[in-house]
Amino acid sequence: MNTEEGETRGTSYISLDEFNISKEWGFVLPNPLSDLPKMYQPWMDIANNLTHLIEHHQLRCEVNNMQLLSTDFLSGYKQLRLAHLALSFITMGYVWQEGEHNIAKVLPKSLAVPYCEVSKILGLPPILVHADCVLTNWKKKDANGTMELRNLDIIFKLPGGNSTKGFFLVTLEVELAAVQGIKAISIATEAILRHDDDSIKNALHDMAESIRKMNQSLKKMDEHVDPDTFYGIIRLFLSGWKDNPAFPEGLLYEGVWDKPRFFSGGSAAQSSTLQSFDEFLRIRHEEKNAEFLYRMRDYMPPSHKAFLQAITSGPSVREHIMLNRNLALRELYNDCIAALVDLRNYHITVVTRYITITAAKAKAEKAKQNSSALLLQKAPAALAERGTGGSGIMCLLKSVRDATKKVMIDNIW
Ligand code: HEM
Repeated sequence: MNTEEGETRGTSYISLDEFNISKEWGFVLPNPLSDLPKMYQPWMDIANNLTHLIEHHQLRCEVNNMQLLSTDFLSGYKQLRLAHLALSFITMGYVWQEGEHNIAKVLPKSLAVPYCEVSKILGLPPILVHADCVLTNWKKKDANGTMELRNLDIIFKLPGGNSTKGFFLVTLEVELAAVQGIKAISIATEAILRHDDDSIKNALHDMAESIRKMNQSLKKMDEHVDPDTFYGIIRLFLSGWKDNPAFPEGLLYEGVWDKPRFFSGGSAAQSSTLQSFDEFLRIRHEEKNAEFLYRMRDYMPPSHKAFLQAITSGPSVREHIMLNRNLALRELYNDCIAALVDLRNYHITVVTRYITITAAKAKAEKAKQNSSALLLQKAPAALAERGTGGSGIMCLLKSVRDATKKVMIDNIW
């Protein structure tokens, strides 16, 4: 669709509260719970001991012996989110415990039934999503301390040690850096309706700042996540059963559906942050990429998905700038685009380091007879060219970056 044509000039103010988005935490779940009522102890015992159980090949046995628990005694949103997180981690461990050559293709009833019930209530799919492993999987070490990485820990762990922890927590920091930009969306949409250019200016300034902060946080991946561990271990446990050549038949959720189902794996492509900025700035992606990004919205909490829709139907800052030929606003808008292009460029560098280069290294190691790189020996081959969300990686990322560049407003007046 042409950027300016066919857009609705929305008239409603976008309130963050309405979409369960916090002014302090953005899409991150504020102060998540780390324990469930006592009757769910069997889930918690397994989830709290996951790495050990997976590494000792005992998780499937534990889950097969687990009793079927009713979900009726989970109360409140935070308990449900913690239950989804715990059951998601257990599911990923169960499916991938033995690597990609001995995949569990049936999820037993005692896990599948409560997992699908909780998922249905939350409007999330029954697979590990970004909203679980990043937005809900965090706690402070010192409750009175700050939200800095050194004072944070994850609630549930998967194999991969400090790199897995670093991967989730650095991504959490990127989400937190986006909060200022998300607030700016709400402020700017209201300001456009009031023709308050000073407030729009401040909001665009805040948004560019926020995107630059996200980039600074993303740069911490290098220090906290080892590429071999990411490629050899973490990716496996985030992998899904849609668009995954190792998993052509899908996963059977016993006691829930008669036929196997396909769901994409956990990926930060399921984050609502960048999609919010894209919608607000009216960035239009190529059809195939837009389809992928749209599909990722089904892996977001429904209220966050609805927020994206509200931004699309809200007033267009780009249209406002073009109609009013406001030079200062144009510069600030272009600054947001430039910051987003920089962020997407850096993200491509990260993906090159963690996937492309490491995939080549893994291929070489697998060909050697006496390789000492054990992690890479075990790396899943099926996803070598794909992201955990199942996408064809570089084409997608470069084209999404190029579509971002395209909306820069030229000096046409
Ligand atoms: C080691 C770190 C990371 C790696 C290896 C990585 C890898 C990928 C891959 C392979 C994709 C393609 C989609 C898929 O199939 O999953 C993707 C997309 C995406 N990733 Fe990451 N990612 C990393 C960190 C992050 C972080 C911290 C964020 C920020 C929240 C992020 C945000 C996104 C977004 C928004 C997309 C969709 C494409 C776009 O809008 O530009 N990624 N990532």
